[in-house]
Amino acid sequence: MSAVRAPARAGTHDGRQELLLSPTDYEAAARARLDRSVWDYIAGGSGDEVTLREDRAAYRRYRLRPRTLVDVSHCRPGTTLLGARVELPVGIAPMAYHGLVHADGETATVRAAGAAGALTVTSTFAGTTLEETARAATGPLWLQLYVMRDREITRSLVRRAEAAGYRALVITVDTPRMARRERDLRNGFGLPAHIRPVNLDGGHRAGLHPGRSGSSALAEHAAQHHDAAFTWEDLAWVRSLTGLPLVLKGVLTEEDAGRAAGLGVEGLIVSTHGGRQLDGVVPALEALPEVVAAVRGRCEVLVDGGVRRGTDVLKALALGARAVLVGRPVLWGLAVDGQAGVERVLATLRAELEEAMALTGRPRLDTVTRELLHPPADLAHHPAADHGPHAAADHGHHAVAGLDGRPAADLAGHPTAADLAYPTDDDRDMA
Ligand SMILES: Cc1cc2nc3c(=O)[nH]c(=O)nc-3n(C[C@H](O)[C@H](O)[C@H](O)COP(=O)(O)O)c2cc1C
Ligand SMILES: CC(C)CC(=O)C(=O)O
Repeated sequence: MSAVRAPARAGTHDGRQELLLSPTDYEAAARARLDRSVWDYIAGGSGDEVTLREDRAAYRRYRLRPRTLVDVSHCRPGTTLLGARVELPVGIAPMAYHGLVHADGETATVRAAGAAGALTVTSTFAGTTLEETARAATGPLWLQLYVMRDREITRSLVRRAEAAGYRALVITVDTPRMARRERDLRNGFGLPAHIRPVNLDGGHRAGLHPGRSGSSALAEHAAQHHDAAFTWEDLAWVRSLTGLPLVLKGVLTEEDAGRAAGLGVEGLIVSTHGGRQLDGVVPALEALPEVVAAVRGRCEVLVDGGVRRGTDVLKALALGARAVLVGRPVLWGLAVDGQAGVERVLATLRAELEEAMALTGRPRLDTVTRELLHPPADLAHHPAADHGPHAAADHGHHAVAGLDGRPAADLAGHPTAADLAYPTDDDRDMA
């Protein structure tokens, strides 16, 4: 499956039909279809939305170093995530209430992921029960958890996730409270009556609906129910509840990454929550190398935020991610055409990734390593080991970065470990 079949079309204001070729085409088409307040909830970030923009801009700062005369007649983007086979290193990020954009909601999304052989991470705040989602799934499924003050909720969600066949629990650690998202505050955002957090009990279904200008019902619910006192010590309690692998989502520093790996957490998702939590943090792609270096191969590292192209996926993998998650593009596909729209967004990312692998001379993911990237001109250089997840076969090839910061090439086409560099300069080319 390398070609995207039958691209969809969307009507334009003057009645023409335009081809939807890229995730960004879906963005425009979705925007035209959604209510303003729903669009704002999905598209928006916190504060000045600096991190929202920078998550995206970070990808543009890296340029690719293609290798030629490599046999790329078969490019295979398959890998494993916590032991489960996936056909591409792109999974679906946990997002609340898919029913806001399409009546088929999470069921359509998880079916599309299954068709693509991709991972789905289902949100605590899904509008479809985690059991229904599991029944519709044919690919691997992880459940995202917000730890609530009422610990019974977590205990029960964990039990249900195990029974329904989820393969990992993703604990989101960047949201002890919801950040101020001014678009939602202005719109007085709340859920329409037919959308509810059905994984929680009835008591949680009430307060999410009303909306008055100046307040976000979702933020108020989070303030009331998320456990802002949840700490590293409490993680041991979650561990005691289950044998499922634990993944922490929202880690951005080597300190937290090292601590998590030391505690035996199986996975980390480097994330700014799509620019929706603390505004002004380092973009996820920039935090990735320090997290990868800190875990020293002890757990799998994923990244999300701003992935919109196949070349973005390749860049994240080159910086040490095992896979990426995509958020908003999935909701754009869903809004435009339900399951088929999500399938096409994923198929497009896959086709672009395969193309990028072919054109950079990297036919398998284990050949995607740091020397695929030119360090952006404004980067400082930090010596760090390459613990890239797909680089297992590469230990032993130790290339030293040249004086100009470019790694020494291995002319046999084998990847080599090279110095990691990460940006320290705030002055990035904003999209
Ligand atoms: C509408 C929306 C709802 C989200 N809901 C959740 C959630 O329930 N749990 C969570 O951990 N992250 C949530 N996120 C964050 C995503 O998991 C992810 O980190 C982010 O969207 C990635 O950035 P991208 O949208 O640029 O791909 C949400 C994001 C959006 C856009
Ligand atoms: C209901 C919210 C807490 C979901 C979320 O994480 C988000 O909107 O970013």
